[in-house]
Amino acid sequence: MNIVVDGENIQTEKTFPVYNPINQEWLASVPDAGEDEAKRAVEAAHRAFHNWKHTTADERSVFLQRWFQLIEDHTDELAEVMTREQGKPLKEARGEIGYANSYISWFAEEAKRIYGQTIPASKPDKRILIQKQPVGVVAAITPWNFPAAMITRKVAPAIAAGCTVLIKPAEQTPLTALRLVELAHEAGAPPGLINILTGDAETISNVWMSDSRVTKLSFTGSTEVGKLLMKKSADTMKRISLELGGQAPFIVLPDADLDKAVAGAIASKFRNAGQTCICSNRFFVHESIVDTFTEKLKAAVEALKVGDGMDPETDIGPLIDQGAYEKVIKHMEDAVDNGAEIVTGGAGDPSEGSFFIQPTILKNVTDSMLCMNEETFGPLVPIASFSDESSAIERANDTPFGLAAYLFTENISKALTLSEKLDYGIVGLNDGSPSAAQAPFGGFKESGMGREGGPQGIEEYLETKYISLGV
Ligand SMILES: NC(=O)C1=CN([C@@H]2O[C@H](COP(=O)(O)OP(=O)(O)OC[C@H]3O[C@@H](n4cnc5c(N)ncnc54)[C@H](OP(=O)(O)O)[C@@H]3O)[C@@H](O)[C@H]2O)C=CC1
Ligand SMILES: O=C(O)CCCC(=O)O
Repeated sequence: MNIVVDGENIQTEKTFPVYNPINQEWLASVPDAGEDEAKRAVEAAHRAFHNWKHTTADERSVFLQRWFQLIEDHTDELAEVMTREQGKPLKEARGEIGYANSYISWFAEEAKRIYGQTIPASKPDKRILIQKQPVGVVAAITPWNFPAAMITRKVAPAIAAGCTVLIKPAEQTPLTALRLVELAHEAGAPPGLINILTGDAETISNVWMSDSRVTKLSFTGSTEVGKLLMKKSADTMKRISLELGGQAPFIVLPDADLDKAVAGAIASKFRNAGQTCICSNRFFVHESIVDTFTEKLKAAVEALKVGDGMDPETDIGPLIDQGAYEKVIKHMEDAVDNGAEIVTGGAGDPSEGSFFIQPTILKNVTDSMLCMNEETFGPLVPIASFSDESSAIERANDTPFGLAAYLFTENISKALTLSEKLDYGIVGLNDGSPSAAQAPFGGFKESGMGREGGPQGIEEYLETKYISLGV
């Protein structure tokens, strides 16, 4: 497959391979772009910006609607590409294409709602006008765990706002991204509006980060790389949106509806084999119900089928690579060595180059264990108990991260007051799947800054201008 710069398909002399995580089968080779392509992409996006920023909201909306329709028409094909390169089950991949596309349809509408303001002035011969204008050329750097949705939830609002974009998808999952961009061109994207490069992340991003024509960075990935890019953005004072790691607590109060809590735990923990930044990572369950909750969850977990994502029966695919596999095994072993007990699962299977891990529940977990202090990014449920809810909230907040938290209770007052006390950008209240295109997704503390989705999502791509008019 080709990369696209200025509307042209480009190949490079060097390429790199993309493998299927199920068996390390070669899927494709993609261009290994370097500095030259990165610079050309900036020039193209900058040139295109001068036209795109003058388009009407209706024109931008119509383009996004056409792109939406083509993605919808190619759902099955895109989902298969995603399952092959990423490993997530086909039914989940189809779900992700729909989810990715919901950002395009939402922002196709939001393009028309970029409102200004007038504010009463203090003098009769003055008027105060507030206008919004696009921030400029946007660099979007995206991870492997959501190969489609992380692209569309950056690119759709950027385009809706009148910006042009540069995309660098993850090395492990570029094929879905390249196909999405092909479809954008079929939908009529003008040259330079959407440019996509595959290649060495540091080489490409160094060119983009040091170029003052790139005025905005939107990144999803690890906190470590997010901090690095934040530092690199400083010299040219880029606007930044960072969506980084999480450490989500999952709290179950004694009055919770346990069936709902178990369904929420399955949804929040096992999506994408646990490789989601909002996956629940630490379970705090009231001591009076911890045994019942654990037994019910065990039954639900044992019904999950692990295997090849192309099999329609599969619920959980392999982890993305060996590093991801080893991290989960390390968290399990550390917990067991320090006194946790395996309720179900507890083993991995790295045979034939694939990295499967049985969905695992651990009980008698304590807060000092590794799995309670690092993002596991795998199918591991560590359950700790608590006796009073204020200590549960304190333990939940005792982390540098603040992306998503989950709380299960049937008591409306506690539901609200405790949600307010959680230092998190997203609270799933009796809800294990809070993500939605119309809601602002993003974190507190070291989970990043800025919001994606919702009315807030387009603001990230707009500058505010104040015109003081003397009349
Ligand atoms: N918030 C989230 O959604 C995600 C969180 N994570 C967390 O991060 C951990 C590590 O995952 P990993 O894939 O390594 O995440 P990274 O942060 O390394 O990768 C995310 C994106 O950043 C790019 N990148 C990597 N290094 C640099 C760099 N020096 N400069 C610019 N861009 C860079 C990657 O490119 P390339 O692929 O080419 O290296 C990829 O496109 C996971 O185990 C998980 O805990 C991971 C993914 C998503
Ligand atoms: O950062 C991630 O892990 C992807 C976001 C998942 C979501 O939107 O629900």
